[in-house]
Amino acid sequence: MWVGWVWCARRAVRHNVKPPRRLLSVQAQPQADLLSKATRNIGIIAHIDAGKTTTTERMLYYSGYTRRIGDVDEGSTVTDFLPAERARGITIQSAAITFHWPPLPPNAQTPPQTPQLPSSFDTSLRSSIPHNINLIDTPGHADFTFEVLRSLRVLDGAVCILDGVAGVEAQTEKVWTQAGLYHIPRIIFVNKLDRVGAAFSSTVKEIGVRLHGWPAVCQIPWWQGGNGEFVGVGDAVNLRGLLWRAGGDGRDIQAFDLAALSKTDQKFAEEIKKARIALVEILSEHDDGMVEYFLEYDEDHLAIPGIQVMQSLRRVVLQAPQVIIPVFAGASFRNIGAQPLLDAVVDLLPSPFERPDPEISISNRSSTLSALVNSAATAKPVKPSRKQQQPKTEQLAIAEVKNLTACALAFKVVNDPKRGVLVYVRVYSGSIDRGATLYNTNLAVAERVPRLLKMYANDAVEVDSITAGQIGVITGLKHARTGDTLIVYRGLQMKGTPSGGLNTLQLRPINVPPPVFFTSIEPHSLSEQKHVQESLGILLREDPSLHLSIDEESGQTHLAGMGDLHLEIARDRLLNDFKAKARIGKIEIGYRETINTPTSPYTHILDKPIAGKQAKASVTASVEPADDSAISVGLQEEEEHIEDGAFETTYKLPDNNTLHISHPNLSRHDSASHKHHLPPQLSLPGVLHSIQAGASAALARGPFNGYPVANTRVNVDLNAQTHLLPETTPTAISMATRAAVGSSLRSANDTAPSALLEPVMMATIFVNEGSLGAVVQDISSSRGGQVLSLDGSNSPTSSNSDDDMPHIDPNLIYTPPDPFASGTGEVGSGLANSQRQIVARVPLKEMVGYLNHLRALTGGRGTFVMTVDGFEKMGSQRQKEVLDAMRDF
Ligand SMILES: Nc1nc2c(ncn2[C@@H]2O[C@H](COP(=O)(O)OP(=O)(O)OP(=O)(O)O)[C@@H](O)[C@H]2O)c(=O)[nH]1
Repeated sequence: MWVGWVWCARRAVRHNVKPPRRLLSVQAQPQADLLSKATRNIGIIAHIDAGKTTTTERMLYYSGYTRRIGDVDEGSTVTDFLPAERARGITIQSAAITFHWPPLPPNAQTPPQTPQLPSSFDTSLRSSIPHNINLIDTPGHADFTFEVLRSLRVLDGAVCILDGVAGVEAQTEKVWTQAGLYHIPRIIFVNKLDRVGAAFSSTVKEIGVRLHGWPAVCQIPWWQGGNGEFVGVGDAVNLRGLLWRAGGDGRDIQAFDLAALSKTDQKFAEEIKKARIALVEILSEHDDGMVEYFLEYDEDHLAIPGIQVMQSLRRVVLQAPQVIIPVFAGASFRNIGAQPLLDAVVDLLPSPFERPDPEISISNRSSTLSALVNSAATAKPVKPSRKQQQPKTEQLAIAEVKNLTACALAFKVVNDPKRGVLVYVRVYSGSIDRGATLYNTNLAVAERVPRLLKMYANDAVEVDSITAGQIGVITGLKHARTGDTLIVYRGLQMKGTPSGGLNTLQLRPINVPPPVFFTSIEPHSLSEQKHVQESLGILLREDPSLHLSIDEESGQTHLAGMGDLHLEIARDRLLNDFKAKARIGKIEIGYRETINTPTSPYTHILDKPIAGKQAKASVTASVEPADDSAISVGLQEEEEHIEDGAFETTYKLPDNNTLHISHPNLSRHDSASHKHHLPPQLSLPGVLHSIQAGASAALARGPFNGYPVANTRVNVDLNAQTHLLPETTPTAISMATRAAVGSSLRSANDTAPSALLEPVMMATIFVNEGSLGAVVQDISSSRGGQVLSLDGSNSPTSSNSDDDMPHIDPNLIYTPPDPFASGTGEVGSGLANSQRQIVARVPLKEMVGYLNHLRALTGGRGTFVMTVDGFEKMGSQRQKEVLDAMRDF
């Protein structure tokens, strides 16, 4: 019997599913809650080229949202919609798309804003009822890791796609670990099983060893006659074989139960039974519910109904940390496997209701959103603390929260050529309605919501509101950027500010890594300047890991980013998508420079007209090298960190710089003395802010080679009586500070020339045993790197969660035999053992273009991932070489 994986035919495939015994009744709930219950916010994560886009295209097609299957190689996919992505065949921007699975009945109102959930919702298999799936496609290239991190923040679950030939690759391991840190439940789809050399068995073992979880093999590949063409999968949950019609669009799937299968392919039927036994065994070890089923069904692994196996799988997937990893099989390009994978998304991954409460920071304290929302009841006024990010979650008591009607995260900004700037939001509480006034707590601005959309593949449908748990799009916003927190506050005026500290509310704040590459941008002509600046403005709204600075001396605009590909894409977007007419320089490494000697205080006296008015200000500054032990830059705080003494203020600035301001006659806590000492037009916070802005501007371009200054302490002495006069303005203070600090930096450089710091990467390289020696030799001698560990536990990709995660013995993992791989999938064999991992610190300069070199050294098998570990002083010889090369250029 041929069955289609569509609404009416699904029951035919599932006819043997028994309902569970524990019945839950559906309570009357608000519509928004119902919608959330039947919603999955999921992402697809994987190594580059594993087949994310190809699989997404099938998902959209089978769910009925596209009429033909897009092809990555032809550049006709829905999710890779930027021209730059289509040209390269890779995914750059996360696109969020909504669809329904299982598909809506053909006559359903499309798309319904609230699902009609049947009374059996909590008792039947979830995948028998249409769910609202919000799919976020994430990029796979290492340069876009930050983009992946941003998407991870809004996911409730993830599908990890592996290439069945390449197995677990470096980037997968990295993103997997990151998703684990956010406690995102994950399932795995082993793709490309149609390819020659596909090795399901060794891939499953690699999952265990490298992703640190027990693989629960839910499907096994079906190779015709045991070793022929890949034709379908064996379903260990529902004990059946699913056969896809060869050459079709994948809609026609024939299901065979074990009895039917044993007549045509006895060996395969036996293997499905083995897979089921292994599945029940592994679940029993981690889920008491499964032990109960097992006893109830007389310890017969095969007698337990599929729905109960699925329920047990769901429970273990939602455990944190996740120790069991459900594994599914397919070949998206051959249209095999997408429908059962979608079922698994609905059946196993959580709804927004089943997720931990999102973390927030408010008035520099950490808490959770529901603690905040519930805080009105216990409200006493909050005393804002100036210390940022206290580690533990705090009790909150904020009466004003009763006016908070929605809280959302703008997780992606996309400039759509047709619809303008689209701001993708995930709403965490309340509801954003059309016409509402949003307050952006990152930018401290309010803006109106003109239109709300739901994105369905290529179509956008206008909606009235986006409720908690949902993902949608706001169009027409002028300011919101990727990563901003947006709140709706009752009674807020356009120029107003929410009170009670709510104006500082941040959802799931993340650190931005320091940029390590930069390029210069010069408009072709003055008349082009406006368009170039506007286009750069949109690029920066889309991607906050790009940084823009203006070099005052050369007048050049510098764009800095996380990797060479990152900047290459930004350049293409600017020139091709925005049609900006500008000269873009070579992509260069973003070195830093640091002073080698302290200076004595220098006072700059400013006395000149600013904006037509005479302005005066004086600032006394000195600079000194920071402690060498703090040489590593690491991650840069998104905002400056402020520490206070009564008469002094310290700002921790990016690049390991600090600004220490002493203001002896102005206490932070004594505003009476301010009135006495400060001219009436100034306030202490305003003065401090201007000094900080001026010092940051001076540090942005060092005197040695024009690179940003790092590892430097700036001291500013502020004497209110002599430095601040009736003609002093905030701009004058900032300009005087900039001049005083700039002059101090030059003086330090004249006395003892500054040194260059170069970015040093923490690289994790995966190679086969045979190439290990050559790669280690290359890294440590030719590239001046330092090998830190071999197969070590302190790798950056596996740290943090490693201690909590089990170390898996591959010999204990069930896998079906692999017909094509050597070792035929016997327990203990497989790639997992022959893969070696090298962790090394290597200067970034030596890693430019490294992938090609690594491929040449490893016969194409080697892969690597890297992150910035810090900036390090170069030896004098190395610095000379770098400077000579720059001069030649
Ligand atoms: N043989 C075979 N090829 C596949 C399969 N799935 C994807 N491919 C091919 O693999 C290549 C990469 O597929 P994509 O879908 O672009 O992979 P991706 O993971 O989205 O890649 P990025 O967007 O660059 O991260 C394309 O040439 C696909 O046609 C499969 O199941 N079998």
